[in-house]
Amino acid sequence: MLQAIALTRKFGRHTALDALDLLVNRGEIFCLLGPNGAGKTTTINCFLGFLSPSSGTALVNGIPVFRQPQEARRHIAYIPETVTLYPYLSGVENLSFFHSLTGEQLSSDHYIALLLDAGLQEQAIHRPVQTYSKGMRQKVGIAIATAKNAGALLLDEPTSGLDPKASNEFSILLRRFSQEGRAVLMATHDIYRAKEVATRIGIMKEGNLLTIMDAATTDHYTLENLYLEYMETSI
Ligand SMILES: Nc1ncnc2c1ncn2[C@@H]1O[C@H](COP(=O)(O)OP(=O)(O)OP(=O)(O)O)[C@@H](O)[C@H]1O
Repeated sequence: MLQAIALTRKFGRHTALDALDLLVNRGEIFCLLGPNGAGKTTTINCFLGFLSPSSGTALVNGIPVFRQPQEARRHIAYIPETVTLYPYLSGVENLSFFHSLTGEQLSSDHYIALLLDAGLQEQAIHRPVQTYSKGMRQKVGIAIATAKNAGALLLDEPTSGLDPKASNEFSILLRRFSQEGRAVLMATHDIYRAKEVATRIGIMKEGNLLTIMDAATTDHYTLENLYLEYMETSI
């Protein structure tokens, strides 16, 4: 569903992403771990078509993003670290507005059901989002992503700043996305959350994907130690 083939992005002389090969199939949750500047956001931005590759290809459902960005984006939902919403509009009004940008409009009851399903409290649905916490805004972001019904979900540090309960609820929703047969690619700094939610975990550094492991066959302690070992070793 999401495939990078020798995906490379340079900024001037600096190689932010160096010949990345990656395949995330439907039903998988792939977490990208790595320090600041490792190339995680660059990877996600190449899949979103926000950045063009210097060489190599990003494919979404077999569609080359750089050549057919509109077509590829139809298959993608995206949740950034901070979901940007219109502060004076309510949760349901924001969801209705952002979903209408896909060219489709759903009923008000359907939007409310999506927000409740994403875990937003019923009493908050009609309140302006300027009164929402970060976790509540993320839930509107999840509802926007769910409404789009896309085959792939890209997330860039979505749980940063969320309390443990909100972060746990987020993991439950991600698992549901994968059980529905979507491919999930998430960049995160949260080793614990990655181990809890991922099917596979990749460790990146300086634009290189250094290793990929099955989350089920590793434990938190081993993962953290491996991560630290990679951070200390020069490439
Ligand atoms: N628009 C840009 N212009 C120049 N350099 C950039 C640009 N975007 C990213 N970079 C560089 O590319 C490298 C990878 O950045 P990227 O944002 O992908 O890292 P990251 O792993 O997402 O880091 P973080 O965890 O801090 O979000 C960094 O060295 C960064 O400075």
